[in-house]
Amino acid sequence: MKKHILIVPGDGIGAEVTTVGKQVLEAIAAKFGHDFTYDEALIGHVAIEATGKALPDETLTKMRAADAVLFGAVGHPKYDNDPSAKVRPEQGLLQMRKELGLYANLRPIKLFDELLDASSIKPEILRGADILFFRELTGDVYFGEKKRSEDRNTASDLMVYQRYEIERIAVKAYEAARTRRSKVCSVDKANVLESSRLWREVVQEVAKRYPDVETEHQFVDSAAMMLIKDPKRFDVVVTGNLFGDILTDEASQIAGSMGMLASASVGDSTGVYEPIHGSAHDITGMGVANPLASVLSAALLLDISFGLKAESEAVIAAVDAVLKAGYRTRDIADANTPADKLLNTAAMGAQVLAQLA
Ligand SMILES: NC(=O)c1ccc[n+]([C@@H]2O[C@H](COP(=O)([O-])OP(=O)(O)OC[C@H]3O[C@@H](n4cnc5c(N)ncnc54)[C@H](O)[C@@H]3O)[C@@H](O)[C@H]2O)c1
Ligand SMILES: CC(C)[C@H](C(=O)O)[C@@H](O)C(=O)O
Ligand SMILES: [Mg+2]
Repeated sequence: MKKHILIVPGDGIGAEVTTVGKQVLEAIAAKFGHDFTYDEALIGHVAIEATGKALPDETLTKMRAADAVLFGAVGHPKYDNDPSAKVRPEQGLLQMRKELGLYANLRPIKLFDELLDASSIKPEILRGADILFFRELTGDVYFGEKKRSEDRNTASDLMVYQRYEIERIAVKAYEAARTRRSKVCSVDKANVLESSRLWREVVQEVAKRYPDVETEHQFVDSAAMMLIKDPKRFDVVVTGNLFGDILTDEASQIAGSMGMLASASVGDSTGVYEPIHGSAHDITGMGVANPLASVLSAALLLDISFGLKAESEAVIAAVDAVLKAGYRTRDIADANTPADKLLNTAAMGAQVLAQLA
């Protein structure tokens, strides 16, 4: 199969982990006889430094022309500590999602058995947890009107949803549930927010079209608690942009680490595949970042954008084998990890590649 993949490393550990993600795509192409070509583009802080824009036009054009995008992360401490900055790396990410119509963000929370002890949650609570989040990605308070009063003392972000935006993500969630354990949990705050009342109304309507799928509605505060108390009760979770952002970082602890969680952002055009983690300033340049979230994002890319199921499964099996062999990056290591199994980013990548050779 001939495909063109755009690598967009972004900032911080984004470059470190996408290097490994790309190597895995190259290894898959070699193993299965595909012809993948690559290009690279800037986003975030590195793009602001080079062009003044967080999402340069050239990057967007390249994204539209690509068959899929492997994305790293954006963000820089310079902006995190300066709320007044007008141009910010994260704007590039949000603009990309909007411009490409990436309204559905799939965040699978799957615990590799070998990592049962890497989590701070008890193994007996975690064992068998397997959740697929559908986070709505182009609406909500992220894209509603933002205001600051003239005296600068009052600020607001409009939490807004339109019926069609809720319906299309709900349909994706129900369709996915049919291929899994046929359960959808919709998460909102309908006891307080009008936008959540519309959310619940629309999900209830969509649910009627899927009588074979069990539907549950939960308030976000309770859902946050349930995720830790009993993660196994969840199959597919569908929720808005902000709640989905927060709940999936929380859920990363079910999988052991932020460094394990991949995601697929899909919708109207080119799919973008990215770890859920950020640029991780605290470990940037140290070479210790876990590249497996990027590797697993590459697996999602192969499956969802290219329909290459066997290739995608080969990547997941390679990760599984590396973990079974006891190899760990720092974030998923524990006191029992022997020194010779504690790997840096590149060495972990090399172990995955060895499995794919
Ligand atoms: N999609 C994105 O591009 C994205 C997502 C989240 C945050 N950010 C940005 O990243 C910057 C840092 O944000 P943050 O610190 O809140 O979140 P973060 O996800 O970057 O880091 C949170 C914690 O998880 C650890 N971590 C993250 N990824 C890891 C990996 N692959 N291996 C090992 N440890 C890992 C970090 O070291 C840190 O301790 C901010 O500027 C933020 O805006 C970007
Ligand atoms: C960096 C930020 C804008 C982004 C978000 O909030 O969507 C990130 O946290 C994510 O989860 O991709
Ligand atoms: Mg986030």
